[in-house]
Amino acid sequence: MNSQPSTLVVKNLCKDIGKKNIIKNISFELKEGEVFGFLGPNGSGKTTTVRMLVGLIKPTSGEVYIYGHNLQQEFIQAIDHIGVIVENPELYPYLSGWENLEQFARMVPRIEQARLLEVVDLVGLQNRIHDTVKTYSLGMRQRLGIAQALLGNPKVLILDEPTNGLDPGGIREMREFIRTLAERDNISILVSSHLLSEIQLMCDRVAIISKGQIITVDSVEHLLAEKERVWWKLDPMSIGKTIVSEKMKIVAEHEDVLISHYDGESIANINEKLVHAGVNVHGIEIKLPTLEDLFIELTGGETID
Ligand SMILES: Nc1ncnc2c1ncn2[C@@H]1O[C@H](COP(=O)(O)OP(=O)(O)OP(=O)(O)O)[C@@H](O)[C@H]1O
Repeated sequence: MNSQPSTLVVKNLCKDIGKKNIIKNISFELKEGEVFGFLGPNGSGKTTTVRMLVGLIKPTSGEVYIYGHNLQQEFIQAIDHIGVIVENPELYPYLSGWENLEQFARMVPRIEQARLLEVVDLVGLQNRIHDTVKTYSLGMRQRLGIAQALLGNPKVLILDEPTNGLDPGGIREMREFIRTLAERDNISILVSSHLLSEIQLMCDRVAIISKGQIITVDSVEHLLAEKERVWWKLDPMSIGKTIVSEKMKIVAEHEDVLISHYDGESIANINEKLVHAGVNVHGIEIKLPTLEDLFIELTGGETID
């Protein structure tokens, strides 16, 4: 973990709704200037967590600290440091981008004209800011939404599914933009998403959430490093599986491929046994898993886009 100070600290957060434990003892920290992915399938508890982080709903137990301020006990000081877009930004389509920002700035105390110019610059909308929002692409609208969220000069930005609905070019632009904000302006950004490829490309660290629980928090690099897997293409699979599993842990099984842990020494030996037992070995491949493969392993087969 980097040695930067923590901007957002989440400790043992729980949320019960009725008799259901929706969020179960979630803890993690965001560091200054990092992009942190909050990854989980639909219904895993991302939105409920995000809503607790920004004070929209109250946790059943646990604490949230934003720049050292306890969100429940020092709400105003804590919330002052956070900018958020939960779902899509609300914008007036018939006003210009600039007029939208002016409207929004009225609701935030102590915002000066100079700050409006700054945020327009930060999100790179200088050339189009005086055009009406209805002429903007979805990506530009998202950026204007982020400009609004940045008005109060937050140290932590929370973006719920920021690339939703964007085309591939827009997704790439948004990804680069988010990284720039973190690196250049030292803002911590929490990105909630159900899109693995997004998180993999954009985030420094990731928390994987499944059924209201955090399964792992780690750097993307570390999660994926040194975890080579062996892909076995065998026929018949059932006998093949018995032989492979004597030496290596099976982590996933699909119709025509078996995936096991990798230890370099046993491959030749297993191969020999397979051939001896009359199993056709159509392929043995050593691969690094994608975040998606790992996600399926970690959640015991839960599917994700
Ligand atoms: N007010 C509520 N009453 C009952 N159950 C709820 C309520 N809000 C959320 N849930 C349940 O809590 C779980 C987590 O929901 P949440 O919306 O946080 O998931 P999510 O990961 O954000 O999913 P999505 O990406 O679909 O929004 C779901 O099973 C949902 O049905």
